[in-house]
Amino acid sequence: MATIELKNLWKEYGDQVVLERLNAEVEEGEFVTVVGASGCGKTTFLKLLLGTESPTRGQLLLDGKPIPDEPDESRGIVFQRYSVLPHLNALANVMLCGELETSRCLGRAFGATRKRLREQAVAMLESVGLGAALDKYPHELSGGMQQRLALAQALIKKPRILLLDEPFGALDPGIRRDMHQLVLKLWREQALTVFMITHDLAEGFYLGTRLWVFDKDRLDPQTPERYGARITYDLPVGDSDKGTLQSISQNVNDTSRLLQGAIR
Ligand SMILES: Nc1ncnc2c1ncn2[C@@H]1O[C@H](COP(=O)(O)OP(=O)(O)OP(=O)(O)O)[C@@H](O)[C@H]1O
Repeated sequence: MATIELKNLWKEYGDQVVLERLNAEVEEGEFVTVVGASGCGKTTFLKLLLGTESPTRGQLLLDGKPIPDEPDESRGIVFQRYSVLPHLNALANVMLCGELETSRCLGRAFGATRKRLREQAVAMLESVGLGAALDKYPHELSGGMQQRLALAQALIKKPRILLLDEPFGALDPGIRRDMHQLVLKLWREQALTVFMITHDLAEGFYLGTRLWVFDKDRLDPQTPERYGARITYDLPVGDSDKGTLQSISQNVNDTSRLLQGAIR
């Protein structure tokens, strides 16, 4: 059975249709990159997977059951920015989730539990290359290091599904390449199912096992909110020729231009 199933999934906000008629199945261990014009509902889709938003129609299933409507340990998320808490150092950021679980009121564990949480957090930070920065605060870390910390925080509870919302969008190309290697390593080591939004089509083709393009196949320039985005391409990565890439790029740019024009 597929791990995640989208069955005629719709998301609307009032009169605005953001996503419509999404149908797909994703197996455990797949790495799906998601591209699409700005405003096409990519983040909304991640929120549906995370459980902070609910489908308006249709179903989003995890192991055959509706996805829990609150974030839980099965799913971790990293955003482009602000995933970590600025007033806690790296170690405390990664330990926080376990400490809150132990004591919701104090947010602090003691004794053997604290020692165990600390050991787990140190190991996690080492695996993302931050073993030497345990006591650094986020403002003392570079952009790439902050995203490493966000990954450690997202993965400490050993989620099955990792959701990445343009995690490398703000990083320089060289640092991005390092981060690609890190994400691929974590994906393989922890047997994760990954959904990653990117604006960089090449990144989507390089990183994933499968590329989804969110686009509006029906678009009324006068009332762009009338129709939602669908998955217009669902491609196994590596199998696509240059022509497909160019045509995806052209479609995404056309939709972007129309949506931008409608906003102005
Ligand atoms: N909570 C909300 N209430 C009302 N409208 C919303 C809400 N969240 C998102 N939207 C609208 O849904 C549409 C899709 O937003 P979303 O952030 O999912 O797009 P996106 O493809 O991720 O864009 P970007 O690439 O710019 O991040 C936008 O028009 C946005 O204004």
